[in-house]
Amino acid sequence: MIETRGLTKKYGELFAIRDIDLALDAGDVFGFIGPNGAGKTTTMRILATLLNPTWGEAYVCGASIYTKPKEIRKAVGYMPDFFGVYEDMKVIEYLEFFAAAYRIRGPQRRKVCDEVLELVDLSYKREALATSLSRGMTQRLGLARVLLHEPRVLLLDEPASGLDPRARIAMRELLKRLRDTGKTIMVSSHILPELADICNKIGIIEKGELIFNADVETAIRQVRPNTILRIGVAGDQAAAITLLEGLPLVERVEPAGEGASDKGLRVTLTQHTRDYADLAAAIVTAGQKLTLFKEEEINLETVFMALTKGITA
Ligand SMILES: Nc1ncnc2c1ncn2[C@@H]1O[C@H](COP(=O)(O)OP(=O)(O)OP(=O)(O)O)[C@@H](O)[C@H]1O
Repeated sequence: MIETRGLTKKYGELFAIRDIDLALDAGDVFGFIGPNGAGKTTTMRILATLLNPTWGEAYVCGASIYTKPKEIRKAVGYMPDFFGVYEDMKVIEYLEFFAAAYRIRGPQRRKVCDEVLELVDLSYKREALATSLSRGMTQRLGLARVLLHEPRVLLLDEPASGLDPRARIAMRELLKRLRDTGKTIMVSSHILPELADICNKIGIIEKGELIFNADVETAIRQVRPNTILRIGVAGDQAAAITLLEGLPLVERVEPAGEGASDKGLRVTLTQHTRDYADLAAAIVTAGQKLTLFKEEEINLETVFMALTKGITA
């Protein structure tokens, strides 16, 4: 759905983006992460055909940005990081105005507008002035606007920036809803954890260069190649440690430590071991009573810090 090769944009001597190679399949949700000024907006504006690159290739839904920009505009919904709403216009009028620009006519226009308002949970603000909306509501209205023409691809530039925690959660839920309708979504943020549970792929951009680009699973595995389990047993801890250390799947066993939230033992499996279904059975068969058995979660902030270590300013 999106492909770029060697995509580069220069402003004078400054590389706003440099040699960006991306590939997004249908239904992918790509989290585009990077600090301010890293090149996220530049990339999205090029994909939305609002800006020409200095060199490089870019295709959206198979259409080249150079030869088929009109096709791309039909297929893409681009929500910029900042956009204005017109004064003295009601929410519904604002949407109808854009629907008219997309040549949605007659009764269909009102129907589509009402549908997108419903989707972004703004029906109750239908008759309110667009300028009276909170930041969170305005962002949702912006999203409604780019959904009017039923685009297959969404380019969303920092949709959650400036939102309070509750509005961020609402935005995340909305993005999940859009993901579940099968749209291909590129969404930028300067915070990885914010995107982690909705994305299946992430790209980290720094000073115009894509320094990491992979699926989320690979990112986690790169930072932590070994699966770590938290295992608790009632009774003889020393016997449990000896038992676990003797199992072929297990590389290391250590107490989870005082500060650990759910105590027990911290069991590091041998590298690339993902299937540990037999482990619990082995413990029980040895006569131990299991009180805890779960995979230790990795904090995505830790992943982000590890992936950008030495590169992030
Ligand atoms: N029109 C322009 N003229 C000159 N430099 C520009 C222009 N637009 C962007 N840049 C520069 O290109 C770089 C990338 O900017 P871009 O807006 O793409 O970053 P960003 O990752 O989207 O940042 P933000 O999160 O602040 O929106 C920055 O150094 C910026 O100053």
